[in-house]
Amino acid sequence: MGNSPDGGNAVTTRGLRKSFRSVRGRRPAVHGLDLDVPAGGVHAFLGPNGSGKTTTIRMLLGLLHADAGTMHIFGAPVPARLPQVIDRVGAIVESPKFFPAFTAEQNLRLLADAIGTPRERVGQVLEATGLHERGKDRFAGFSLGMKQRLAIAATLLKEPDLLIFDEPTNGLDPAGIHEIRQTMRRLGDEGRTVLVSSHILAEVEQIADTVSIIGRGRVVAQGSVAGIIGAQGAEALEVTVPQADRDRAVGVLRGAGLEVAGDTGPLAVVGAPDPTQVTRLLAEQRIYLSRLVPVRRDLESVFLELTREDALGAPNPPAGSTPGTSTEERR
Ligand SMILES: Nc1ncnc2c1ncn2[C@@H]1O[C@H](COP(=O)(O)OP(=O)(O)OP(=O)(O)O)[C@@H](O)[C@H]1O
Repeated sequence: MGNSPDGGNAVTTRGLRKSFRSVRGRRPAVHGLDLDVPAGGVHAFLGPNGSGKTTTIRMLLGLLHADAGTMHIFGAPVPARLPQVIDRVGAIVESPKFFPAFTAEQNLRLLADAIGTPRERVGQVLEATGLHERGKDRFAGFSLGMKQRLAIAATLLKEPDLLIFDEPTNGLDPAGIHEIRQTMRRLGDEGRTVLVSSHILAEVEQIADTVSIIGRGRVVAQGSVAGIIGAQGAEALEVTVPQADRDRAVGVLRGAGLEVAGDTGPLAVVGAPDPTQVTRLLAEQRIYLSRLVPVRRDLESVFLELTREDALGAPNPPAGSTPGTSTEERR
């Protein structure tokens, strides 16, 4: 399905840039973005508000001109070759318009006719989005979550290989969020590529196969969830020593420049320490630890750490500053 000559990627961007004019001059929204979305599965495109997700998606879909950089969808350079690949792409970037008085089925049939898709497909996409029992209900009576699933059903009519959803759970209640999540996971399991943007990690973390985290228009981490967490190392080491040696152990570790927390119970050696160094320092003083447990980070702490500057509302760098990624003037 997602057979790509582009290193197996459904989407690739290199040195992508876009800045907007503001009262303080031109401010970069996307600032040298190198994105790799593997073909097949769910890829979460994560970043705080204003980090450049929507701008990137709009550029990929040809809705906005990039200032510089390259973009490929299934190996085809876009926007130059977008007409050749657009049939393989379904996207929801804004709420689509449906006729309130028509049923879900009628709305989808109209769309199917408009794009030349056989009407049999309507039943299949209602099934794929879990709406098959509501096909005869009028759109006006749908909940927000159902409306959003109908929007996804509409994008599925032409059987796209790549689905791009920009914050698809915005405004939904927990049940609606769950339904959309399940739908996206199902599409990923079918072998399609789902690129979903969100500023709320918890919304997509459970269903994502791969993740890219962006901050201030650049990718700050990408890969599998486990890989991203692993790359950041252990947050701390939990070290248990005999109670009689506890104070001495704290002195030894602090004397070696390590940061030790925890007034009672196990010592928490923070700041991604090397377990071998901790063991050796203590053994040299004849303090023998009975337990040493690395405390792993979770994706949320990594996300917050990597995007901290954005979350604090730090101003974007001026448009001329260099992000350290290659750029290629396109227009
Ligand atoms: N048309 C525009 N004109 C001026 N500035 C814009 C425009 N579109 C986006 N921006 C600015 O570009 C930056 C990135 O915005 P963008 O909408 O891409 O972020 P986002 O990551 O999608 O955020 P959110 O999670 O809030 O949707 C922001 O500072 C935003 O104010």
